[in-house]
Amino acid sequence: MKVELQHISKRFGTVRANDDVSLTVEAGSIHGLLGENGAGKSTLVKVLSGFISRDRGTLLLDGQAVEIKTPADAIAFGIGMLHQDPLDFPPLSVLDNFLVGKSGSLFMHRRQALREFRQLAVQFNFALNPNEKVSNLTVGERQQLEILRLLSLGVQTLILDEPTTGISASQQDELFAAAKQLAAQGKSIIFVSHKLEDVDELCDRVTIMRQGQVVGNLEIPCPDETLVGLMFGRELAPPVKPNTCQDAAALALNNIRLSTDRLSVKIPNLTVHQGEVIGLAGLEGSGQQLLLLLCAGLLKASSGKMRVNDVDMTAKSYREYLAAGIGYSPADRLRDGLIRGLSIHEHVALRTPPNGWFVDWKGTLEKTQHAIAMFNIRGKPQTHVERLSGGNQQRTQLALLPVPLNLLLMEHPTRGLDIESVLWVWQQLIARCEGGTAIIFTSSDLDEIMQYSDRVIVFSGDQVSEPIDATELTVDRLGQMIGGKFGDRHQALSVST
Ligand SMILES: Nc1ncnc2c1ncn2[C@@H]1O[C@H](COP(=O)(O)OP(=O)(O)OP(=O)(O)O)[C@@H](O)[C@H]1O
Repeated sequence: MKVELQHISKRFGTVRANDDVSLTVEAGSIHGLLGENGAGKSTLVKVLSGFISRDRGTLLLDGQAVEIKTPADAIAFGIGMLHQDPLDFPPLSVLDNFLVGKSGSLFMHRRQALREFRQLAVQFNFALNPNEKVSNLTVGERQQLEILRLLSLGVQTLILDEPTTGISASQQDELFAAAKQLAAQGKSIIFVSHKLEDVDELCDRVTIMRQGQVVGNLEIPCPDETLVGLMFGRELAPPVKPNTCQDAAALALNNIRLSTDRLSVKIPNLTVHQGEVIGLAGLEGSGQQLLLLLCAGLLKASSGKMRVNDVDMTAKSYREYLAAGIGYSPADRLRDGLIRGLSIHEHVALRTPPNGWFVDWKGTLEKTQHAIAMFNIRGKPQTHVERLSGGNQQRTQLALLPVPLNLLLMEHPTRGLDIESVLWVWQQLIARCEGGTAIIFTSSDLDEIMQYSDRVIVFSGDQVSEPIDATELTVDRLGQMIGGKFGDRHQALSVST
């Protein structure tokens, strides 16, 4: 199905999220949509998929003007969107989720639905158990389920909104193979991304947006410098990570075991030096997050000792962890890091110790304006955090972290950020290391782990590696270890589930 968006405009208050945007996606093609954080990509695809109403503009499908006002209208016209966080029902089974949206689904013969589900799953090589609860699936598996559901609803145009964020390399291969198969069948795919290598690998054409407008429409392959130049209006140079490790220890872990209902992890004895960066690599849910939560004082170890700057923190309260100069930046910014419904100014006020009984609104407003300028946040003091784009939410979260810190714990520090924001975030983190802060971070981007870590710990299913000097690793080797092939040189501790 050929999709045309013509002269689309959409404002949010004074923000022109889409300003006279036109885009044509040919049937049987995979069309990339690139742009910096806040460029207007999500707004455009949400207009097409009926989640947002446009102020102006026309939608044409195979040359016919159509009116799409709701997601149900979009599905009826054969347009489906895979959201970054799949819109599914985690307490229900895979099969029950597959049935959602089908007309008369309650009465539909489950056996017939199961047959359809299995046929589609085999076609795309997705290994999904129809009886599994969705809450037990990884993000990649939930995406696969949503793709099958949308296809069973007859979708001819599939929008993928940053689908490679938070999924494994093999799931990405399966996703790309499925997208190519769908395009070969004549379906059109719109692929929203920040990752040039993904666009290079998958797309036939790419449209680049900046500040609400289209600034380029190119055939792929195309040199990265051309794409970066269009996205940001200038060339970008990655920050060089100097050796910032000092002799003094910031954190020491001894005989730590962490346990939850589903996982019990033995952490290697570890001394993290001031200024050092430790990367935690592995599939989601392998225990990396537990280690960060332990160090943040949000999870107690079932055994072992933890010291920060030579002070025993093992039995201390969360407040004492904060007072010890430990900062934590969670991956899910709107669930764990920021508070929906509150403005940037209100967040800064919450972070500022009260002066007597009253909040110093004037003083905290000045602080907020300073933070917005320093962290280059595209928003105003009164902007509610949920209205900021992903990159600007992350900048806000970073702006709220205290200075100085002894230990900074970051979960996926650059997830969903554009290349410029990624480089900017790491500049800030490297500056903190130069000031002596030790950093432990998780990332599903192996290049990021390799580029910025001094040492790496790999978590894989039932094993945790000793810390490995990053200079001894390659991305391929890291990938193998995540897949469980530790080899003799990089011994693993056992983990029991
Ligand atoms: N519901 C909303 N209310 C107010 N402003 C909004 C709303 N949704 C988006 N915006 C603003 O519109 C602009 C475009 O946002 P959009 O989410 O479309 O960008 P994006 O290119 O998808 O960014 P990202 O890559 O960070 O997701 C941003 O300035 C954003 O803050």
